[in-house]
Amino acid sequence: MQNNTFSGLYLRQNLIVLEEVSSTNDYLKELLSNIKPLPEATAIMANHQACGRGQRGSTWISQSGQNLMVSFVLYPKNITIAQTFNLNMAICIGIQQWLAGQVAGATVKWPNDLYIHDRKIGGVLIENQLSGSRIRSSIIGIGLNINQLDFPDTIAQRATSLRLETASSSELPILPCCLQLLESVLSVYDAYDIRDAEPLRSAYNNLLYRRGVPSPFNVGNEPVQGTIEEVDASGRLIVMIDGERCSFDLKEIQFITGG
Ligand SMILES: O=C(O)CCCC[C@@H]1SC[C@@H]2NC(=O)N[C@@H]21
Repeated sequence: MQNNTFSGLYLRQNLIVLEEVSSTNDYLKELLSNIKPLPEATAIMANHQACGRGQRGSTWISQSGQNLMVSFVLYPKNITIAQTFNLNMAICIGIQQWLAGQVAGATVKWPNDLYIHDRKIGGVLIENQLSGSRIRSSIIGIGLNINQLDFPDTIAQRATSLRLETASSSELPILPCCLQLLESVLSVYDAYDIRDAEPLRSAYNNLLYRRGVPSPFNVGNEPVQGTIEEVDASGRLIVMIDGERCSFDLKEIQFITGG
């Protein structure tokens, strides 16, 4: 791992800042296939993404030059595909910790959305390269709304940005945000054994959006009232419904409010 300094900040990763890419995840994937070995934590930040990608095949649209879009590479040791949720938990904890240092009300909406109160401020897209059943490398893409003040009508009621939440009268500087965020995420990644779900699960569960708060969900097409208990060791959401502990994967349950 190489160490650099930037504006008095201690940097442990290489950071490349680009004006425009299709997607920082795709750019890093391409770099990874051409440069071997690419140092761990090498990061690509872009001011604009032409084809930003979100979770579950969605697109990630972000106002040009206003928000944080960054991807970096990790080489988690001896992690199987079955343990990938552990890595997701570590990344979300690191992002939440950084957000919590900026503004009150930061939580993680299962499985990997970042929320401030009831609005989404960002999300994570993790793409793993496999070697048999083990992870060879993971590309972690993070999108965080920093300075965006208005959102398309379809998401205006459930999206926010750091500038809106801090009621800042001027633009927040994106590069220092990126450096601090990466430092926070990498510190959490270093502090935990990614093979051991329990310590991560305990920290992650404490940050869960709407945990313990009765909330409306759709299970299949049926509206139900439930209360999130926790996320289990395999990453499934445990919700109390009519006094019963029910376990769901992402396809089986949706929040009705909050995005
Ligand atoms: O759907 C989500 O909530 C996840 C969004 C992840 C967006 C980031 S922006 C940087 C990186 N590059 C991409 O194309 N996607 C991720």
